[in-house]
Amino acid sequence: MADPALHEELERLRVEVEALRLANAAIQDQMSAGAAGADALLRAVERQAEDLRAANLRQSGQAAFTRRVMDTSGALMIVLDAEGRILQVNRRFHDELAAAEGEVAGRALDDWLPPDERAALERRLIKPPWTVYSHLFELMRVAGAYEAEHHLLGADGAYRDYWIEASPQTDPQGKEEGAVVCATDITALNLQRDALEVRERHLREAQRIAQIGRWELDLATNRILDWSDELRKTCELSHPLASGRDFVALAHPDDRDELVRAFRAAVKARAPFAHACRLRFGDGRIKWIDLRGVMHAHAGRVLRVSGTMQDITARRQADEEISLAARVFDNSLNGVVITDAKTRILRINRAFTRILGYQHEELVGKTTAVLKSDRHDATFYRALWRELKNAGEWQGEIWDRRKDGGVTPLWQSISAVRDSRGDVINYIGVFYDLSDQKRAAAHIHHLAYYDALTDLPNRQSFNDSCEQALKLARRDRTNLAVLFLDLDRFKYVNDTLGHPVGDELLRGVARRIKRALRQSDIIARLGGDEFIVLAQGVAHPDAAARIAEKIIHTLAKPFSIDGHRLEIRVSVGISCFPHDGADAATLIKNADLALYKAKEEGRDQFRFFEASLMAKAREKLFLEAELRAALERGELFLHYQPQFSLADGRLVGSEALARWRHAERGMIPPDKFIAIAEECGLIVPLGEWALRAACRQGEEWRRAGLGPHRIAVNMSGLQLERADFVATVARILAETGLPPDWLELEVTETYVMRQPEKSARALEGLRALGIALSIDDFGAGQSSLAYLKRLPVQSLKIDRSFITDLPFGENEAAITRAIIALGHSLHLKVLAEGVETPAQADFLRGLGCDQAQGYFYSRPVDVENMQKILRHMDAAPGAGSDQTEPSRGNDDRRRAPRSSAPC
Ligand SMILES: Nc1nc2c(ncn2[C@@H]2O[C@H](COP(=O)(O)O[C@H]3[C@@H](O)[C@H](n4cnc5c(=O)[nH]c(N)nc54)O[C@@H]3COP(=O)(O)O)[C@@H](O)[C@H]2O)c(=O)[nH]1
Repeated sequence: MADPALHEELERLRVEVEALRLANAAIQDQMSAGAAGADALLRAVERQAEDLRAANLRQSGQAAFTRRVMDTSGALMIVLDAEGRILQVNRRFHDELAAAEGEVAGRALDDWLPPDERAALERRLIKPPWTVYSHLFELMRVAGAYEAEHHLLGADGAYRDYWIEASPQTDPQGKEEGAVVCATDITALNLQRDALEVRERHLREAQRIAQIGRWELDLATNRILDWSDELRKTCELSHPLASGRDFVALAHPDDRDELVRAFRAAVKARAPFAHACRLRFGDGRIKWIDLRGVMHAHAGRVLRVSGTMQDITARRQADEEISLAARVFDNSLNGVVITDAKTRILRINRAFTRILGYQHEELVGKTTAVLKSDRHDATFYRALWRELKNAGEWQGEIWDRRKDGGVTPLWQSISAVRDSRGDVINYIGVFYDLSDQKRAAAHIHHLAYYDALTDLPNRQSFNDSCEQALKLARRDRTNLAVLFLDLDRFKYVNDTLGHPVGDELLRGVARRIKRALRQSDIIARLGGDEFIVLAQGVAHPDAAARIAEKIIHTLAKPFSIDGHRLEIRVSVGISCFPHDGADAATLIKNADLALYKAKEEGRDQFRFFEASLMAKAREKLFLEAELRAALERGELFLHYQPQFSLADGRLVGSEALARWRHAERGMIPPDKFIAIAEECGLIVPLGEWALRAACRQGEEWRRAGLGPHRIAVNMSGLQLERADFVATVARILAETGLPPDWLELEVTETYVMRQPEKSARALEGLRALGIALSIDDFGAGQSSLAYLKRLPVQSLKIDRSFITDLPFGENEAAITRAIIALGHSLHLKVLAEGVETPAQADFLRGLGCDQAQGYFYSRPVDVENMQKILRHMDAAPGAGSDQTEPSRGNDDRRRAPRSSAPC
């Protein structure tokens, strides 16, 4: 029974009614005992009636009181009769349940139960032999006291949850009278309970997912009071842990002290405990856990600590990965920018700031459009976005604007980042600065296309420009002129004053030519002392001639370099488009041929290309190819020109001179083929051939007893420059067996003075072999006396050009005299070449010249004739000995006729 006051009141009423019933029964007994007591009986009856009325009055007062008590109850109150029919209900019953006033009495409470519940009740009852009016009441009756949850149909037509308590009622004799039922609406409570259960379930689920477990530790005993399943899983244990010490043993040895220290500090401070440490398992695996705890204290003493433990290994790894990614992001040498789908900048890294100058705060929220430079048009950006949308990425060169307003070339890769639905959520741009590469490329381009010394375009660059200009000229039907320039005597400056002066002179020349020409003209340096000019819009060859004159004129003014006053001249060859060639190569080649002609004809002037130059060039090419073949075909042979002592007419030697008899063209003069051989380098094999042939011949004569006789062989500068030349000469001497003092090598004065150091070294080597050395064509070059003194030579050959005008040419006579005096002062023999007349011979003898060679004595002759001369001279009586004379092999010395008669 839910309401004890009501129960007590009902009990009291029942006792009162029972007392009345017993009094009534006593009256009945007295009445039946006799009439004697009728008055007494009547009075008694009246008294009883009076008592009964009073009792009824009290009872109806009590009933009203009971109703009031019932109505004040917060629960539904139902009074059932012995059949389970409703006798009385309180007001709340009408308020809450679907029941109109007056319709309730006599009904069973089952009427308000949902059908399924009613059926369930019915199933629970063992069918009694009597008619069951209310199954719910029957259950109450059977149970004695009944408590259960049921659903009752509410006034709003919906079932609500009720907690029903029923107490069966019996009269004092124990007869069943019915029951009093109290039903409390627990719908809200149930909802709260359900919500709580859901919350608990969620909490459990969350703990499972978050791998959080609960623990509790009793500090006094160090016993673990609570150790949840989740903890067992985290610690990979099959049983709960017993003590705090057991737990510490699970921690990584390196972390244990720190864990204990942190725990004790929290307990001491009665502060929440939070600590992360590692667990180490038997197989070496590590797990990171996060421990948290709260202190439970009593009377200022912490008794228990309860808390959680969470496996944070994954989070820790993720944190580490994130931190790694952040470090990579920040420390990347590449600039990185991350935007949202609308290209609004979310993040930039340090390299971005370094490359483009913007700070993070300056760009966040702005779109990447702020970085756009005017280097690209709309088409470029459209193509970029098209590719980014289609392929999800784009990469290429892009110029972005820096914070300082400048632009920077970048190599950029942009990728679209999509979410699980495939929508773009971010763009990531990664780039590096191309400025250095561009600078390097520009530098390399400059090196490849510009001359390092003068900074003028080089040959390659000139060719390209020339082709471009030709295209335009073809299209516009205009003329062009190519002017090929070569500085006269530049080599001399270089060799005598050194390369720094030569370099400065070239720079000065470049500046002057540039200044003399129009901006539209292209001037390039081809190398050495060669320059080339492309003049555009040259309507007439006269205009090209004026340009050439301008250049000649501007370079004619002396240069002042490093304290030297330098006067140089320039020769210019001109070719014109379209007349002299249709392409750059032809125009350049023809201008070169014209230059050659200008030089040939006296230098310091210009010449136009003529078709005949081409014929000459072809002839040169032909001869070059033929000469190469001639060496192999054996078309070359030697002639010998005798050399005599002027003092006594003795034959002292002969000069070996190369001759070429071409199978078709007959004899080709040495003047022609030696120059070609020098130009194309064939002079080296040709020279070696001549040396071998001369040595072989000399040895033959020596063996034949014709001599002593020194054979002079011409040596080209190119031969002398070869590192193996001395060894080659030594080998040839060894091969042929000719004694070295039978051989003389001639090198021109021009070469010796041009390459003083190189030639000195080579000449020393040759001299060391015991070979005689002479300087050919002396007087034509510009010898330095100081240098001449140091050369290991034994004789000078006066250039033929001075002898020709003797004895009457005053200058020539003076020079010849000076050369002879110079030679003698250096203890050198002096030989005059090109002696054609007896007057010349006599004059030279008068000057003290030692030896002579020339047509007056003999032209160069073939071997047979030379042998005849040798034999003839051998037979003739000799004159005095000559210190430069070759050894005989015995003491017998032959004398030549003293007279200067020609052979
Ligand atoms: N490096 C080599 N050079 C050689 C070789 N063979 C020849 N040469 C050089 O060729 C140039 C022309 O030579 P060549 O036509 O043989 O002329 C020589 C003589 O014939 C000529 N000469 C001699 N005497 C007279 C004369 O009285 N009058 C006159 N008009 N010419 C004369 O002089 C040339 C010899 O000159 P040089 O050598 O300077 O003594 C010539 O430069 C040869 O050197 C070779 O194998 N290698």
